Amino acid sequence: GNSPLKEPTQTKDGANQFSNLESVEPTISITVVGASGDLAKKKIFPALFALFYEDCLPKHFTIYGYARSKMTDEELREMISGTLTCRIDKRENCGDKMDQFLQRCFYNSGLYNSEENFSELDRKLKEKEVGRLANRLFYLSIPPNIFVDAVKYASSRASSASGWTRVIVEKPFGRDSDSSGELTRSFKQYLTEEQIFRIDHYLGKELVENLSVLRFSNLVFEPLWSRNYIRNVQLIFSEDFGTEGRGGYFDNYGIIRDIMQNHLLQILALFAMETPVTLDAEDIRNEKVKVLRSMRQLTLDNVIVGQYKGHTRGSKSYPAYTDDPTVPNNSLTPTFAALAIFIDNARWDGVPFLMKAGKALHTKGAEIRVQFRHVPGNLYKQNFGADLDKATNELVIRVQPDEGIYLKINNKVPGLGMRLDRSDLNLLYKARYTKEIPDAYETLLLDAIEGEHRLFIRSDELVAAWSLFTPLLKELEEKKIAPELYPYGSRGPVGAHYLAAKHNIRWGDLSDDS
Ligand SMILES: NC(=O)C1=CN([C@@H]2O[C@H](COP(=O)(O)OP(=O)(O)OC[C@H]3O[C@@H](n4cnc5c(N)ncnc54)[C@H](OP(=O)(O)O)[C@@H]3O)[C@@H](O)[C@H]2O)C=CC1
Ligand SMILES: O=C1O[C@H](COP(=O)(O)O)[C@@H](O)[C@H](O)[C@H]1O
Repeated sequence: GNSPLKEPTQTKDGANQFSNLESVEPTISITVVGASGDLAKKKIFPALFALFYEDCLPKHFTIYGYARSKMTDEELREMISGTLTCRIDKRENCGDKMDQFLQRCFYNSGLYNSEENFSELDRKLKEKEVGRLANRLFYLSIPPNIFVDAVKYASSRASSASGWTRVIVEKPFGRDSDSSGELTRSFKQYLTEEQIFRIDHYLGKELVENLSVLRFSNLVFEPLWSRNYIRNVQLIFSEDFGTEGRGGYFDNYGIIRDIMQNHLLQILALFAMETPVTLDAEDIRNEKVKVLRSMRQLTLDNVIVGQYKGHTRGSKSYPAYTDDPTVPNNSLTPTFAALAIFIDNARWDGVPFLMKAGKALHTKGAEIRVQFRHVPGNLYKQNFGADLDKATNELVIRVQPDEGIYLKINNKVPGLGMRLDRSDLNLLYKARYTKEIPDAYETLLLDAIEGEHRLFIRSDELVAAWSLFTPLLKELEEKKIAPELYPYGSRGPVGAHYLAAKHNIRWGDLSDDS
């Protein structure tokens, strides 16, 4: 009730423990900073609604949008209502649930560097939190040049006085080792490591989270997971659209920073790490840091870069990257890259890990391909002709679209005689599971609410990731390496094939039976 709060004691994530609030259920205030932006509309509010719909949000919660744009609470509700969707497999009470959710969404207009505006937010949050232990989560969905101001004022003016305060930070977290280190140091003036949740939304994707389960809980895979049986691993990302609308941001980053240094490298770290002591966040992240630090420096001879050019097919014209009005005409920023990474440790010595990522390609997808070694003394050699690669087992983990896992095996074609073909042992998620797969942002928001750091990037992981890529990025930029042009909607530059061929590899996504 109205009794004065006792002196708080602080925990590591900024939680002040007030003993007289402990008897009532806590409340959580979630503030989306940059609420007027694309990501907030497209991903964050829909993910919060999906969690509410699934009864995964705490019983007492309030959501605030915060940005400079002038909006009323009603206008915010109007804006976000267009992007909320109910689970397709459970449509009960969809409209009611949306109304209930929207009634708990509010808006505060403010600058990102204003003490006064964040104090005003604090006052409004307190009105909703009254009488309960209040936890606060801030989601920074804003451009990186305003991260530090927002962290400073959110933490100094709008931290919770009674519960924990956590901050989710979007990428890009720096553009090289120095800028990333500087950002981390600035953050640490206001927050502890436990309060910072650096998001990489690929870690929240179902098939990426499943990597560890697949590997560590299946005897048929675990013993094969090394140089003894694996010939190469391929991490492939492609989009069938260009940088439309995001050229201004993209030109300062390029595909290596946008996709490889974070999303693909995180997948690689999970794929290649040693067995963690437990599933605890710190144990997993310790192993990821170790394997990241074992990666050999990247060199230009193991990298190729490309940029899409415009072309016309039939009556349709496709733009070049440099046609974007926010991109300089002479930009050398890569929209495609392929590279080979080596891990200098006992498990992976000599195994090439190939990465390929590109925009404006012929298809959209993300997958991990594991090509196994040839069977020694294969009794059926003559059935495969001279091309033993055709007989290689390949495990494909398709992250998106059509999530699935399949293993290519050699099989006898039924019937008289002995003819072999390649068949798939196929786990297609939509055929096996009826439940809709949650969006990555749902998984990650729920983890942040629960204080689970496993799928977020720790600062030393980030240091290791930037140490690997910074020298290469500097060299590409200093030497002004010109990207190989490829037509919008094609399979990318031919240089990627030469790079793979140099390591006796064929890209799995380009083979006949991919
Ligand atoms: N969009 C996407 O698909 C993805 C985005 N991200 C990252 O998430 C974050 C948010 O992305 P997105 O929503 O696309 O970003 P936006 O460019 O849409 O920015 C979000 C909001 O920030 C405010 N803002 C924009 N530019 C400035 C500026 N120069 N100074 C002050 N405020 C500004 C605007 O709100 P207002 O003017 O109302 O204050 C805007 O609505 C970024 O860090 C981005 O890199 C990461 C992955 C994917
Ligand atoms: O982080 C980013 O990811 C998106 C691709 O995400 P997806 O979940 O749709 O695969 C990419 O388009 C964007 O350039 C990048 O910044």
